[in-house]
Order: sequence, then structure tokens, then C-alpha cells
Amino acid sequence: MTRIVIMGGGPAGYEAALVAAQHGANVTIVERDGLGGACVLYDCVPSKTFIASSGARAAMHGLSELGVVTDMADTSIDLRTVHGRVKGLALAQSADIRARVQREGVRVIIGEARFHDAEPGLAQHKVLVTPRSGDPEVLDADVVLIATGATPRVLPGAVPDGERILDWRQLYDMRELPEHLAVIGSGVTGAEFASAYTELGVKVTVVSSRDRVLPHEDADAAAVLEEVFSQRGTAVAKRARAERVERTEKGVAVHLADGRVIEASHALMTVGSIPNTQDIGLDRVGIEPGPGGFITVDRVSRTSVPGVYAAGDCTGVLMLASVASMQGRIAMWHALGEGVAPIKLKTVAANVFTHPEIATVGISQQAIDSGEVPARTVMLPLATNARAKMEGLRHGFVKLFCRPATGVVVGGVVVAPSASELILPIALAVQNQLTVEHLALTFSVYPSLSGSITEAGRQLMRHDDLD
Ligand SMILES: Cc1cc2nc3c(=O)[nH]c(=O)nc-3n(C[C@H](O)[C@H](O)[C@H](O)COP(=O)(O)OP(=O)(O)OC[C@H]3O[C@@H](n4cnc5c(N)ncnc54)[C@H](O)[C@@H]3O)c2cc1C
Ligand SMILES: NC(=O)c1ccc[n+]([C@@H]2O[C@H](COP(=O)([O-])OP(=O)(O)OC[C@H]3O[C@@H](n4cnc5c(N)ncnc54)[C@H](O)[C@@H]3O)[C@@H](O)[C@H]2O)c1
Repeated sequence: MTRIVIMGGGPAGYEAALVAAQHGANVTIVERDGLGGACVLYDCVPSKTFIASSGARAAMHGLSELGVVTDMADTSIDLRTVHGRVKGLALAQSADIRARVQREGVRVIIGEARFHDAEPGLAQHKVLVTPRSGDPEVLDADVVLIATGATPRVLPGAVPDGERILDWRQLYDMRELPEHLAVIGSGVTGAEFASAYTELGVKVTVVSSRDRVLPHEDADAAAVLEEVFSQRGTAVAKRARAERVERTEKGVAVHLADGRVIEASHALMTVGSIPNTQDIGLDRVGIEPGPGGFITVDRVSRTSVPGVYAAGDCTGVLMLASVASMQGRIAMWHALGEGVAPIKLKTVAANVFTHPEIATVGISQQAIDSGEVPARTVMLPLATNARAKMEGLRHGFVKLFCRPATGVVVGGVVVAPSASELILPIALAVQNQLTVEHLALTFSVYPSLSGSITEAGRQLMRHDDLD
């Protein structure tokens, strides 16, 4: 029986464990905090639960236009309930995952794992486990999966204190909503929290080191978000690199590299994550971490060392729960000799959970504009969609990209309140190489937001006729 030890019980680790156990391996997961990992306990699941509350308030904006009279100023947020829900749901999901993997026969150890090989180059590996309670033990492994995830990056001049300078894992201990939140960093994490606190009625200033929010996302989508921010009174300081954040009598002062100073009551640090690869004894097996400390893997999650695989955020491939899970599963299929297709990153669907949401799949507009990928594109503003008009939705659009000659769908972007759900038909088309004609001839419900996807297909087909 193949002995598999998995370091880390996040999506990469626990999904791998399920696959390995189902294929008859002897599997042990060693997880420092709790099953589900940082994804379930501190990052993805808590943030999305928090955002559900902000979404409920965001939905009230258009109500008066629909004849439903509410007074936004009169709504209040019961932060204890919001945070209680966030933490409760995370713990419940972690417990569910633990029960699930144990049902499959996986041994779960809560503790720290690190390599313990006597020297690099051995065919089998040893993992030293220091459990939270009990004595350390050494596990023998034919295969080890490193799935140790990542941790919030700390700027030396802005070390979180959990009171006024916070990282995103500390937010849910706040007793009151901040008066004025400075969000440092405008990547996906920064944008999501900036949007959530904005919709909860908090004054927010986003500090973006670039000339826009969401520098790695679709530029038109980022522009929609900036427009919404501006309507809600959320400021975006652009080309603003925070050098340090200091506590003041009233709150914090964010000192920017160009000398500007932004005063706020609290600062939320969202300047990225660093991989948890420093203290796991990589030198014992001869793995040299790559740039930024990430572990280099190939498309079936192999490291440079036989019998050692890595998956998820510690590889820096695409820091998404869905990608981590897939890398973990692929690692186990490969290690156990099952037929496996290498991971395909061009078909990954992702969503930024702002209000409105921004969902993307496949080739980006930027790759098309730069000439890297030849494609034809169409962009339909939501304002042209009957259902959106009925619902009073103004902000958003659907974009579709296809190959010039064949009409095969290669990507798309949806900006809408439920973009994470609406992207699926485009993701299906990209994954299965469907054409714009397939989309165009598919019945969508009338009236529906997804009607814009089939309409986009028709517009690209019409373009075919004109060529
Ligand atoms: C705020 C935020 C929101 C996000 N939202 C989304 C989202 O909506 N959708 C999405 O797809 N992705 C989202 N992500 C990304 C997603 O959370 C990560 O991609 C995912 O957690 C990666 O899973 P993982 O298994 O690699 O690592 P993790 O979830 O980080 O789990 C790794 C685990 O390993 C443990 N560990 C580390 N070292 C050791 C050791 N030596 N021994 C034992 N255990 C160890 C860690 O404590 C951790 O629990 C979000 C990220 C952030 C920061
Ligand atoms: N909904 C989701 O799926 C979701 C949500 C959150 C995070 N994630 C994933 O997690 C990963 C990390 O995202 P992230 O947003 O946490 O990190 P990131 O590294 O993508 O963004 C951090 C941003 O902070 C900026 N920055 C760094 N130092 C700064 C400074 N001193 N002053 C001002 N700005 C500074 C960087 O330029 C960058 O734009 C991404 O791959 C993302 O996809 C996914």
C-alpha cells in the first residue's frame, strides 16, 4: 500500500487526500490549524461569508427606483452577528471536511510537519510531525505532497497589531466597524474588502500602487468598479505605494513613498501573500525554492525531487482554491499511476467578489490587445439587457472572445451582481471548444442576464458573415 503524507490540510491537501484514499493508499494529513486550511478558516470562506452580508446591503441601493422605499441611512449593521456567522461557518465547514476525510480512512494529525530525510536523494522520505498535543513522531512516506499554502505578506513598516493595523485574518475580531478604513493594496483581496466595507457604509480609501484598482484583472471591469467606488464616495489613491503605516492618536497615518500621507481610523494590509515554505525542511530533500520562495512544479504537480509533489498556494501557480484542489488531485492520480491530464490553466474560471462581481475565464483582453492571441471580441453593456433594465442594474457588461477563423470561444468576462454564476456557460464553451454559433443557437431564458451571453455569440457570428 502506498504511504502518502500530506503537509497541509487546505483545498490542495484535503482534495488530494480524498483522491488518494479512494485509490487505496495509506494517507496521513498533517495540518497545523484545522482541516480546510487557511482557505476555510481565514481567507476564502470567511471573506465570502462577510461579503454576503455586505451584498445584502448593496442590494438595497436600487430599491427606491423599483418603488420600494427604504432609508439606507437607517439600516445598521450588527457586527457581532456578522462576525459570529463568519467564524461559525468557517469552523463548521472545517469540521465537515475533517469528518469527510476521516470517513474515507485518512489519518488526520493536527500539528506541524517538516521533512526529516537523513540526506537528499533518497527514494523514500521521512516527515517529522510535531502534534499540537502528544509526542513528535516520524512518518515514513513513499510520496509526500507539500500543500502548506501561504500567509499574509507583512510590510516591515506596517506590521499588523490587530487593533488599528490589520491583516485580513484579523478583521473579524473588530468590535465596531471602522470609521475610515484605508485599504493598502488593490489586488483581488484589497478590492473585495474595499467593496464590502464600502457597501456596509464605511468610509474607505483604497491605496493602489498602480494607476488603477485590480491591476491584474480586465481593465474595463476595473473601470466599472472604480465608477461604483466613486458613486459611493470611496476614494482611490493611485500610484500610491505605502512605505509605512504609523499609529496616531486618532487612528493611523499611511505614509506613501511620494510623501503623501493618508489619515484613517484603521489600515487593512492587503499587499499579497508569501508561501509557507521556509520551515518545512526543504533542504533535507534537496528542493531549492524558486523566486519568492514558491516551489516550482510541473503540470502534474511534480517537484524536482522524485516522490515529492507540491500543490496550491505554496507553488504560486494561480492562487485559487479551485486550482489548488485540482493540482492536489492531479498529484495523487499521477503518484498512484492513474491516467492524468496535465493541469490546463487557460480554462480556469475565477471571480472577484466585489459589488458588482467580476468573473473571467480563458484568454484575457490584455493578451488579445497585445497581439499575443489573435481573437475577435464583443462587449455588451448590461444596460442593453432587458432583464438588467427591469432590475435597475446599470453597472456591468458581458464580453466574449473567439478565434478569428473558427469562432471557437477562447474567453470571456462578466461584470454583474451574480457574475460568478453567469460565467459558467462561457467556461463550458472554453473548456469544450464550443463555437460562438453553439452559444448563439442555445436558448436562453427571456428575459435573463444570460441572454447577453447568447446575444454576444450572435454578434460574433454576424461578424463572421461580414468577414
Ligand atoms: C482573502 C482571500 C480570499 C480568497 N477568496 C478566494 C475565493 O473566493 N475563491 C478562490 O478560489 N480562492 C480564494 N482565495 C485563494 C484561496 O484561499 C487559496 O488559493 C487557497 O487557500 C489555497 O489552498 P492551499 O491548500 O494551497 O492552502 P491553504 O488553504 O493556505 O492551506 C494550507 C494549510 O497548510 C498549513 N500548514 C502550513 N505549514 C504547515 C506545516 N509545516 N505543517 C502542517 N500544516 C501546515 C497551513 O496552516 C494551512 O492551514 C482567497 C485568498 C484570500 C487571501
Ligand atoms: N475571489 C478570489 O478568488 C480571490 C480573493 C482574494 C485573493 N485571491 C487570490 O489570492 C492571490 C493574492 O491576491 P492579493 O490581492 O491578496 O495579492 P496580490 O499580490 O495580487 O495584490 C497585492 C497588491 O498590493 C500591491 N502592493 C504591494 N505593496 C504595496 C504597497 N507598499 N503599497 C501599496 N500597494 C502595494 C501590489 O502591487 C498588488 O497589486 C491572487 O492570486 C488572487 O487571485 C483570490
